[in-house]
Amino acid sequence: MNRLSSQSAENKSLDQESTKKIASFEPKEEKMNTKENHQITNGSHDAVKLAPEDMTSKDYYLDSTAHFAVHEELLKDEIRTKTFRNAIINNRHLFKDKVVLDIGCGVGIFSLFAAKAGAKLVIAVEKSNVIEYAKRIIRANRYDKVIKLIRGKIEDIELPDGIEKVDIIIAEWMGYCLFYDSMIQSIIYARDKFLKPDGLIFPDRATMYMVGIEDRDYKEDKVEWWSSVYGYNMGCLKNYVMREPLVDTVDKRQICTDHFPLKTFDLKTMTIDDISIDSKFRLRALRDDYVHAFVTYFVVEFTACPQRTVISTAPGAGYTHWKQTVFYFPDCATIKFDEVLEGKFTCKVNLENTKKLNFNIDFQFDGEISTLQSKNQYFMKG
Ligand SMILES: C[S@@+](CC[C@H](N)C(=O)[O-])C[C@H]1O[C@@H](n2cnc3c(N)ncnc32)[C@H](O)[C@@H]1O
Repeated sequence: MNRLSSQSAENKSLDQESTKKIASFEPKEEKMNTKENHQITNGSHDAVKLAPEDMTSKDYYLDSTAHFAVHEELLKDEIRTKTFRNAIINNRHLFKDKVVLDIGCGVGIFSLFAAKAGAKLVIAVEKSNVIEYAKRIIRANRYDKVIKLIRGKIEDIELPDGIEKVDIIIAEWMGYCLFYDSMIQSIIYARDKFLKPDGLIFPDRATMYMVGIEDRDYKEDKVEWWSSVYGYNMGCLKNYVMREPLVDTVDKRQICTDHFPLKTFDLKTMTIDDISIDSKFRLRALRDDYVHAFVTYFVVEFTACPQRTVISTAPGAGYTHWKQTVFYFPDCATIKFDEVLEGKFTCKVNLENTKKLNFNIDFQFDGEISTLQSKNQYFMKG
């Protein structure tokens, strides 16, 4: 397994090394002339406005999503990108002659899908300088009459003249563990300001789940390992290691309880106050086993589609860049088939800085072989 700690979960961003390589790249393309840059309308925003070939490491540090590598990873996440494609292109009847708002368009992939599905106008909004790539891509694919790019934060822009409301919002807003660095607040804002009352959101529902896993080998390697490092007792770190959830791929064979839905979020109706989880859970053992950790994952749905269309990040549902999130706790519960472990899961999102999440998992287990009570705090911080 190749687990990442939440501190290194920023793999949507760039490391210094790769930006240095880019800074010395000499592209053959024409340089951007901002005066002739009619295809992009400017909303007010504070990101750099440079031709990609002029960006330096410092610019990428300030605007990490400007780099194509971030978007390469997203586009190569086929479960993610193909599900959006199916949701849009297989539902021409929803898109034909409609006005679509693509929030955080990146290189423009969803805008291209929407244009292909027959939208009469796609408004593609992007705060990052990656919009410079989107401009070239949309022109190269001859969709510049249908797709209008707006540079800026969705919170700062106005729609083009003559357009007050849109029929459909498309956005890939989900972060690690659903809310880490998520765009959900921006989607709620845009829904309230720009979406027609009967408008659609793609996707529009998300559910967070929890399962228990057996994970002795990896837990020993990540946590117990500190007990003796080259013969020295570094065990004081174990407490810190355990408090950071790991973003990693979990093998579905490790799952030893049923799946518990913690909370469902309805993008059509939810408010900013709903961006948190405070849920009791009950996990029933599927077999006799040891529970070393809890794992959360999410499923998002495109309920406007007549056919069930979902992105599942569950263990075993196929690789996505979101992977799963693993929460270790001290000791382990020895659980017998059909026994139930009960507890409470909370997730609080810092709405000022969504790279800061705080979790609490409290549980008690009173089984035939073992009893365990545990109260644990975790945090993700960027
Ligand atoms: C996860 S990427 C998705 C890119 C593209 N839609 C895709 O799926 O390939 C999110 C994009 O949204 C942009 N973004 C984040 N918050 C935004 C906001 N408030 N307004 C406009 N763009 C935003 C980021 O710069 C980033 O390019």
